[in-house]
Amino acid sequence: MSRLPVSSSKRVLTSSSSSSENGQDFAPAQKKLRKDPEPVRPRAAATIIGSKRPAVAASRALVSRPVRGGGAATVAVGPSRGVLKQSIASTAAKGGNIKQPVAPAGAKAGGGGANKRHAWDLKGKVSDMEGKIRNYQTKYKSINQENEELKGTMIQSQTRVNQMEKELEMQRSQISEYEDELHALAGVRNELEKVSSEKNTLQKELSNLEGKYKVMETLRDSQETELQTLKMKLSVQESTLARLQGTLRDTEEEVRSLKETVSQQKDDLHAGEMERRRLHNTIQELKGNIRVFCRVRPLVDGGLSKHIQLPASDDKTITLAKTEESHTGKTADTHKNYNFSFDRVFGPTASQQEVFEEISLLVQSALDGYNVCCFAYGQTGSGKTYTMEGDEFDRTRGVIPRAVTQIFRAAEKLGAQGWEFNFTASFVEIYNETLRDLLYTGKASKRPEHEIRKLSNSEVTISNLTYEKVSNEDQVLGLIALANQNRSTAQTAQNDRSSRSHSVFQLDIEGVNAGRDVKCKSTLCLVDLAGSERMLKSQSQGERFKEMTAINGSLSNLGIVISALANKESYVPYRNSKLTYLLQGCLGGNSKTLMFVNIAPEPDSFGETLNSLRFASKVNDCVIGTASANRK
Ligand SMILES: Nc1ncnc2c1ncn2[C@@H]1O[C@H](COP(=O)(O)OP(=O)(O)OP(=O)(O)O)[C@@H](O)[C@H]1O
Repeated sequence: MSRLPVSSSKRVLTSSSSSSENGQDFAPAQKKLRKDPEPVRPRAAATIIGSKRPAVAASRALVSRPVRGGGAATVAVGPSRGVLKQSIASTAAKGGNIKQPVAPAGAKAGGGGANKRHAWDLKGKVSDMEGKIRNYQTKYKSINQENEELKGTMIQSQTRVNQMEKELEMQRSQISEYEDELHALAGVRNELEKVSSEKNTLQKELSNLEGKYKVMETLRDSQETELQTLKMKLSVQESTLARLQGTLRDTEEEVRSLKETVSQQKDDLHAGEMERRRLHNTIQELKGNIRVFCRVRPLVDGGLSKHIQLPASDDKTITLAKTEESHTGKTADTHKNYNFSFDRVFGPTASQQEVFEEISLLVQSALDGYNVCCFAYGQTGSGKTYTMEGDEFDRTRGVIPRAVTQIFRAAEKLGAQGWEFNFTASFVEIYNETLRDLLYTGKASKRPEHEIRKLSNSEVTISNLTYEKVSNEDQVLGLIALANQNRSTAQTAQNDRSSRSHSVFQLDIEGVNAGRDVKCKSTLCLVDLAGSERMLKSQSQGERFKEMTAINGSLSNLGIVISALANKESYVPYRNSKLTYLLQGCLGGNSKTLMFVNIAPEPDSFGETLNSLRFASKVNDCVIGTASANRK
């Protein structure tokens, strides 16, 4: 620290160069000094702080230099050279050995001015002036000397400043290095922070994983326990399996031998079935290919009319007894009995089940490949529809629903022997020699016309008729219900059409036994004929007469055809009526035919009953050729 001598009056020169002999120059400097907030302490250290960058202040190096006058100046590294010079000048002014400025010329100098000379004392005045000049010269010398000293001091200071600047430069570069280092460290710190946050995340993950690991360990433990249990079970099951495999081998051997037995039994069964069919056919032949059953309807209030006698000893005969009273009274009443015998006679108490049992063998024949035809003949109200269709209740179901049930059950049983059957149903009505489809469901206005056609294989078909494929009993019963609905729709109060039309239900059956390469084809034909009233009794007229003519024509033609077949005539007039033409396939030699003759027990039906029994008797006497099954 340079110590500069300070004058007792504490006046300071702002700079050496600004020193002036003009006393007016000092006034602003003094003013400036007074305004300076820094207290000026004589002989005290003056600290000049000139750093522009506060960041460097911390690293500021203070340099102490001896200053002439015993003071010390502490110079901060960093200020600009100009400021430094100014500071040094100021310091010199404060502490340097600088004399007070000389008062200007003209002012009172030394003590000479105190004595005013007279105007005329020019010599004295010159002497004063010379004194003053000497005085000034002395002062000038002393100032010059001081100036020189100050210059020397300044050079030293300058050198020092240069050194300090160099040091400063070094320190700056060092600071810059520190800053770089600091920057790098900040980067490192950021990296560390990042790493630390990553570490935190990883630690969290780690703790998560540790948790999971613990859970997995628990799970593994329980699974290991389970595995052990399963292993034990497995070993038990393996031993069971080994035991079962042994049993299986034995069983397989047994099954093989059983299969052989089954196959042998199947062959035996088939042979038995064939034998059954042969025997069945033989029985049917012995019974005759056309059979007639007579069925007597009960009286409305139950019981049987006296004129009908059914011997209790047998079930094949029926006697119609007639007593003709003598009108003259001279002769005794004449009794006349009309005896008829048929394949079977059912009295009024015979149930539907009893009746069906008798024909079920015939129905079975249909599945064996024989054409089967069953029709009911008799006067109106004699019980034809009851016999063929019956009532809706199970107990009173007639031949058609029972036959359908039997056919489908038997087909199912035969299925176990390798038979597969296809069934096609149709239901047609013949009214006034016109065919009507009873399964038709379209608009009445678009009802088509039908024609009977004979195919090349002598089968008969009806054009535009509904042939419905059926596979179970319910479907067929549904079709029968539809047919009844169609019949009742066509019926009016004046025209009991159902009594005056023949209804023909046909079920075509096709069977295949692929394993045995056997096929069969047949038709089950169930017919409810129109009432067979005689023309005279009905006294029919108009439309009713036309109906009766048509009915009687077709029924008498039925008798003619049966008779022609029985007599083996070369020409059989099938085409004379729609009924016989349609039933051609079922009436010929290759069919089994059953006729029900239904009779009413009322006395006033005696004539009609006799007629029906006579007709049936004629049919019963017919022997139509041997039926053969349609089998390939
Ligand atoms: N064996 C019988 N047991 C009880 N009731 C019977 C028997 N036969 C017929 N009937 C009843 O007699 C009535 C007439 O029978 P059904 O309608 O079957 O005669 P039909 O011969 O078919 O007459 P149509 O020729 O007019 O059709 C019916 O009410 C029927 O239920």
